[in-house]
Amino acid sequence: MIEVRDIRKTFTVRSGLLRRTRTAVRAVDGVSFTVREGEFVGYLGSNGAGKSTTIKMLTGILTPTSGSVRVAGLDPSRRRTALARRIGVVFGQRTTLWWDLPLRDSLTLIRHLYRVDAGEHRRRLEELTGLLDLGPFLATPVRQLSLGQRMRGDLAAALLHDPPLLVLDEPTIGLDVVSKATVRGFLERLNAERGTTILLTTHDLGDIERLCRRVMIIDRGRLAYDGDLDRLRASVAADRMLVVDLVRPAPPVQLDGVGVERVDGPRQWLRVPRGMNAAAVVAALARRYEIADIALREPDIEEVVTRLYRRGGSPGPE
Ligand SMILES: Nc1ncnc2c1ncn2[C@@H]1O[C@H](COP(=O)(O)OP(=O)(O)OP(=O)(O)O)[C@@H](O)[C@H]1O
Repeated sequence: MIEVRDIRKTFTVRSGLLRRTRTAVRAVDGVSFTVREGEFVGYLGSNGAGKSTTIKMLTGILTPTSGSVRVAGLDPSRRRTALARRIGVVFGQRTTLWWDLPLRDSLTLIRHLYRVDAGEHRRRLEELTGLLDLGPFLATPVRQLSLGQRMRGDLAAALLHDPPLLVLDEPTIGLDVVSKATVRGFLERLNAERGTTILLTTHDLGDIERLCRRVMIIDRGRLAYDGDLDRLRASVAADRMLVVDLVRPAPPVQLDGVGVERVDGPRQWLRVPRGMNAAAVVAALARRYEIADIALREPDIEEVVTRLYRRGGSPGPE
């Protein structure tokens, strides 16, 4: 569905008093990846890493300085109009809806833009209205919608022509917990039930954890990781955490190789280094202490990604 081969994008930035100094900014610096039909892929990176520039090259807004891009069989920058019929794009920070029009009218205008047949539009709008719960605000002007409602409207707008590929740039930015859950639930169903291929850029690692099996991480214009989320956890060797509830409060427990991260009354957080057998740690604990409850937590993705950025490199070949 998406085939990217060694793409680069260099911007020339002028600076200095007379703007005579030219510096080349390599926003994307040799990135290659393939996204197959039906995949749900997360695209992560810190601010300025090159995510938006990549998305813009995939959607034809920018032409790569070098390398090749194929999306749904088309070269995006040359076939932008043809491509628009095959992909849906949502930018969380911008809306494609008409500010002063009721949501329903905005969606009707989009039907004309994509030349969707009236019957097909009615059927699709009904379906999306149900899935995204648009009913209560279809008649409301877009400018009066809450951020969460507007995002649901934007998702409907991007999907009215039923594209096989959806590209999302920060779709949950600024949304409250409930709206986030609605958007995530919708995307999950869209991918699972309709088979829509989804590429998602986000800073919200909760989105990734809930939705994506595969994650790509871009760092200073280069892919630092492309693969399975669980393998990423293992490869950066982030420690696991054992949360132990002792029967009564006690000083930090003493076990070889295990550090006590925190103590709160009878509860203690123990850092179990990757490679150490957690079952053996639990058994050793149980021999020496009276335990009321115990839970093993995998490192959260936040910690994993922070470690990867700090290390500034790839965790190794797949
Ligand atoms: N039009 C432009 N002209 C000059 N430099 C640019 C332009 N667009 C992006 N850049 C630079 O390219 C780099 C990558 O920017 P990009 O917007 O792709 O990052 P990003 O990963 O999307 O970041 P964020 O998470 O902050 O949105 C940055 O250093 C940015 O300043």
